[in-house]
Amino acid sequence: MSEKTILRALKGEVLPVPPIWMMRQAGRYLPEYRATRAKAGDFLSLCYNPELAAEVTLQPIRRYGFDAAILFADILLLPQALGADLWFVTGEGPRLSTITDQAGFDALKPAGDVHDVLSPIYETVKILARELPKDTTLIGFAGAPWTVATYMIAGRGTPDQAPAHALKDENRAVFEALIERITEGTIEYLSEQIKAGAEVVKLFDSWAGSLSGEDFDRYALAPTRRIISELKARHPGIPVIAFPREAGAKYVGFAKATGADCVAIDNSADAYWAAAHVQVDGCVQGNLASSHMVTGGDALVRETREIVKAFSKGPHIFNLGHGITPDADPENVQLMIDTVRGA
Ligand SMILES: Cc1c2[nH]c(c1CCC(=O)O)Cc1[nH]c(c(CCC(=O)O)c1C)Cc1[nH]c(c(CCC(=O)O)c1C)Cc1[nH]c(c(C)c1CCC(=O)O)C2
Repeated sequence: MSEKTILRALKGEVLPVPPIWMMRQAGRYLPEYRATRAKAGDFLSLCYNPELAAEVTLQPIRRYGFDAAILFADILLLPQALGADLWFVTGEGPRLSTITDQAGFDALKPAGDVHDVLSPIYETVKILARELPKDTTLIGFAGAPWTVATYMIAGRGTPDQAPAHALKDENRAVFEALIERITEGTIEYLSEQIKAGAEVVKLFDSWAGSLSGEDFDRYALAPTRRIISELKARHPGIPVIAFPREAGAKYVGFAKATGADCVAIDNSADAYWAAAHVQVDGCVQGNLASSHMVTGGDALVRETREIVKAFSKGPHIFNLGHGITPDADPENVQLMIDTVRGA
């Protein structure tokens, strides 16, 4: 059997047809996902139920034959494992207890304790490693420390990450201790996912774009570099995808500076620009706007072909520029896949 296409692309191979998967491919746009979530009761119960979490991970693989499956979980499970309260408000999003001072930080658990809460996630990975088709790559993931910190500090998603910036600027010692704790917890968490059978891991830094200058280097780039170097020391050869979303010009050189095997590009970056300035260093992933999964039609086909063409001279994994949204039409996903595969 030849090696899986995603792993070949991650090693730098230029394939005639780029392998494809989709961020949030297991999600509310799929009726079978909504049915399984209803069976679990709510989103967090689904994340912590290994059988049902494996089931929703497999659903988009069965329906579409994607080249990769991404573990079904959430980046906010790690804060919960570190001792934060976490709940989801329907129609609004996540809520967490907040960390705004030294006492809040001191109440957190040590990084080595995260497995108590996260062990069901490793169980999901084990089921998937057994049940996925032989040519499908299993991707594990975690949030990058800055993005996770923004939620732990504000207690929710924020448009401009103002509470996290405020703590960084007003109480740098606590802010840096928090980044450090999340970094260590993430290394523990991803290392166990890899032991359980994840073949690739991805770091989601969804709010990297709100860091500029030295702050970007200190709080987006440096923690990513540290996580990658520790994971590769413990698990030689493990490929890592980094996603410093909306990093703009800071995408350039990010793979080299962090040791990432692939950089995922959001759709605010032009694909031809990214091919010239980012793909020169290795594999890239991306970057179709997820709005095409809602609107479909000729624009979807045209833009998909354009992205495939832009990245055709180097290693490329086709993906969206951000997660698919609940209002997407499942038929548009099929149209994207058929267009990429030239069917
Ligand atoms: C910031 C962030 C979170 N989670 C994640 C990020 C980083 C990527 C990004 O920027 O989107 C990452 C994530 N979340 C989820 C996955 C599973 C794997 C996948 O299919 O990509 C992954 C990789 C499931 C999920 N995570 C969530 C859902 C929807 C929950 C539901 O079923 O009601 C899913 C499928 C909930 C979630 N989780 C989070 C938020 C802000 C929300 C609410 C917003 C929303 O409702 O879409 C935190």
